[in-house]
Amino acid sequence: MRAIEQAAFDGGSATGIELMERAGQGVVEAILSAYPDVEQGHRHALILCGPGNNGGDGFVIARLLQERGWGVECFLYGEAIRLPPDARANHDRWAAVGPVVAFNDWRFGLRYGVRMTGDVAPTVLIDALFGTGLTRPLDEPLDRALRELDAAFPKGTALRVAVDAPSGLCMDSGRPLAPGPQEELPLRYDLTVSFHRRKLGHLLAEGPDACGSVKVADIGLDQAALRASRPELRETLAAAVTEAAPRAYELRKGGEDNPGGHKYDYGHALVLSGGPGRTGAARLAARGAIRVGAGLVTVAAPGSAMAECAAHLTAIMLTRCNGASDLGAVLEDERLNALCLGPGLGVGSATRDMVITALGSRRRCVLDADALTSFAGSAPTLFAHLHSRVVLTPHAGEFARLFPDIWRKLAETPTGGPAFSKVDATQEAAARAGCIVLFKGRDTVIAEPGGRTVVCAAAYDRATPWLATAGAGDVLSGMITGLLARDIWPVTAAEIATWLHVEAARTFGPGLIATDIPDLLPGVFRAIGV
Ligand SMILES: NC(=O)C1=CN([C@@H]2O[C@H](COP(=O)(O)OP(=O)(O)OC[C@H]3O[C@@H](n4cnc5c(N)ncnc54)[C@H](O)[C@@H]3O)[C@@H](O)[C@H]2O)[C@@H](O)CC1
Ligand SMILES: [K+]
Repeated sequence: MRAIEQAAFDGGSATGIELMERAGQGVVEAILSAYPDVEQGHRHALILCGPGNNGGDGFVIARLLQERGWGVECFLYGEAIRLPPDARANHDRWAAVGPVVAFNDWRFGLRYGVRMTGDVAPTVLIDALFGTGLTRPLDEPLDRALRELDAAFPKGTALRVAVDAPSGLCMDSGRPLAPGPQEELPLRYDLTVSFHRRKLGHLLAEGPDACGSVKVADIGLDQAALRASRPELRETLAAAVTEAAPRAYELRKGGEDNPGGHKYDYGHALVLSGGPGRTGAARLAARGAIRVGAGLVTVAAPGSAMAECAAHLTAIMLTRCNGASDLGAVLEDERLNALCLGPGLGVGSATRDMVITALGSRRRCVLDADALTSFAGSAPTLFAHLHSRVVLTPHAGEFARLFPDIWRKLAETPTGGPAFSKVDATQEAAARAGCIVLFKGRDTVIAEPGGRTVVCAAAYDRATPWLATAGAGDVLSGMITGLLARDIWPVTAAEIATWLHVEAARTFGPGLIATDIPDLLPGVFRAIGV
């Protein structure tokens, strides 16, 4: 954001004061459009302004609301003379028409605020204390004062709006920078209004719970024009983390280059199954792979589990595989171009050997679940065999087993900003493993070594808590494998599959079970125009 803003200033397309005005306008418009009812009844806003440009936005909002006839109380945490220039200008503009209460003694300030409001309790509480510039945990007295405010105006009594960021939330990581080890923010919000783009902090970790909902106000920064006019920005922008998208054109079959496509044009995925009574996970993965459009899918099961698999599989083929040497023989068929190992495979040396055989074949490969856990304590052995066409799909527990030191950094209470984030952790893991790492969760992060990083947040309007159900991860592994079979670039395959997985769950709603997911894909494809 800093680079984009600086380029806009240098190119003369905007001044800081103009951007701040648009930011303040954006917040007011977002509030009125999301909560039109606040214009009814007594219109009273309590605005907390901080020592940086976030505070500057607060003073713009104060002025704009007052112009609309609102009662506004404005508090400043910090000293007016030390505000940066644009914020200072807006402070002075507001101070000419309304009071600014110094909030350095927060206890006094709060009592004063509560007394001043008297029976005119605020209908809107606006947090313009800190935005992207938060660099250290909230000071203890400030944190305490915000908790008092939380008690004085409990959530639900006044609409709570955060400007750009809930104060105390690190916008690079979504992690609270609060004093003390409890890692909990003093306030939660109904609405967070951000500028230009959602930031990582809105999507990762605690971000969604703290923000409530996020609206993005356009402040007139034209990223494409900036990229064209400022070639040196290209690298900064290319390195930026993006949000997952479905990329319907990648999923389409047929088309101009291949109108009469043959099933082998869409690859042949092989999913390895565990023994009798443990074949369900592989069958779920296989169904995910075929629904996502792999031309053919075969389940490779131990002899003892063949009958069980055969009883359940129809469109999916079946082959016998009793271990690593059988797998080597199966892989002599060069049409098998994408492999899935892990779901229900069992933890131990047999799985390790099969993984090493699979990786030795240099096929595109997804390693999940037991294939990852089998290397707990011997991760370097796994890393030695990995290559750039492999996707690892750990959840938090599996991630901790493979990358214990990186996991520890993520688990530590942050003492400053930017805090170590799930994006940092996934990028480090990908660099070490030398392959794509898809670190699962509500905030799934996908990173390619030294390349793209994508976040897929199942939050806000894409929140799908019912996706936390047995077998959902197996389906995801299969979907990625199916896309790899279709020759889609691994990091893109991981991105598309993760997006589709959430979308399928979203269309179904509560009550979802893993077996539903593959069969929801055709509906999703229709909806996104595949
Ligand atoms: N041109 C721009 O840069 C624009 C910025 N905008 C706003 O400006 C914000 C970023 O402004 P800034 O970079 O000034 O940063 P902030 O306003 O988020 O805060 C930075 C200030 O807080 C201090 N600080 C950091 N952590 C603290 C802590 N725990 N306790 C006490 N003080 C602390 C810093 O020393 C600095 O003075 C954005 O979030 C956005 O709201 C918008 O007005 C749009 C345009
Ligand atoms: K804020």
